[in-house]
Amino acid sequence: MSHSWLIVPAAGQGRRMGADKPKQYLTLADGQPVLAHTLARLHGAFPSARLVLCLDADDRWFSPQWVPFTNWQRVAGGSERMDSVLNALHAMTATDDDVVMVHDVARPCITQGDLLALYQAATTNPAGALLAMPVADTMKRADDQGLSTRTEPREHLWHALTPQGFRYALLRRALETARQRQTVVTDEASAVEALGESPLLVSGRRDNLKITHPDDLALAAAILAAQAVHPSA
Ligand SMILES: Nc1ccn([C@@H]2O[C@H](COP(=O)(O)OP(=O)(O)OP(=O)(O)O)[C@@H](O)[C@H]2O)c(=O)n1
Ligand SMILES: C[C@](O)(CO)[C@H](O)COP(=O)(O)O
Repeated sequence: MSHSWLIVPAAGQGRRMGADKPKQYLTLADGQPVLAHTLARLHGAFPSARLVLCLDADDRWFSPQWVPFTNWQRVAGGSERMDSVLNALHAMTATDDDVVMVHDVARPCITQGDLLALYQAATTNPAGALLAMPVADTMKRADDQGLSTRTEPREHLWHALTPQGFRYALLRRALETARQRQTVVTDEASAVEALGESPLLVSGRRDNLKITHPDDLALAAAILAAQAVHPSA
C-alpha cells in the first residue's frame, strides 16, 4: 500500500528576516506562528499524510500543539536545506513508489487547490512535479555595483515554488547524488534535473509567498486575510 508523505523543512535560522527568533516562529495571524499556519494548510489538503518535520536540533521555540497531523515525526535539520530534506528521507519508512511532497515552512499561503494540483501532477509524472510561477517581469542581470548590464530573455523562465513532489526512490537518489557530487541545490527539482530527468512545472498561484525578508510578514498576513474573504480568488 502506498502512502503520501510531506516533508517540511523548518530548520532554517531566518537570517534575512533579521528577527529575534527564526521566522517560522514569528506570529502571522490569529496569534499563530508561521509554522502553525503552514501545517494547517497542508493538513487541510492531506489529513492522512505522514508528516516529517525538519527542526534545528537546538530549536527552543517549537511546540507540538501546532502539529495537526496524527502521523508525524521530527528529524534534525542539516546545515543546508537539502541536508534537512535528506535527513528526512533517511528517517522515513517509505517505499520506493511513495509520493513525497516537500514544502517550505516559510510558505504559509499555499492553497488547497494548488496542493491538490501538485499532488496530481507528481503522482502521474515519473520525473515528478513542482509548483512554479511564470516570470512576469523583465529580468535584469546586474554587475557587482548593482548596475544593469543585460536583460535576460524571460521566455520559458519560471520562479520555482513549493511543494515539489517526487517518488521517494527518485528524490532520495537525486539528493544523495547531489551530496556525493558536493553540489548544494536550493530545491529538490535541481537535483532531479541533474540526473537528466525533467519534472513538470505546475503553474501555481502568485500569492504562494516565501516569507524571507522583513516586509514579507505583513504581506503574508494580508494574503491570508484576502484568501479568507476570496478563498478561490
Ligand atoms: N538548513 C536549513 C535551511 C533552511 N531550511 C528551511 O528551508 C526553507 C527555505 O529556506 P529559507 O527561506 O532560506 O529559510 P532560512 O534558511 O531560514 O532563511 P535565511 O536563508 O534567510 O537564513 C525554510 O522553510 C527553512 O526553514 C531548513 O529546513 N534547513
Ligand atoms: C525551495 C525554494 O523555495 C524554491 O524557490 C527556494 O529554492 C528556497 O531557497 P532558500 O534560499 O532556501 O530560501
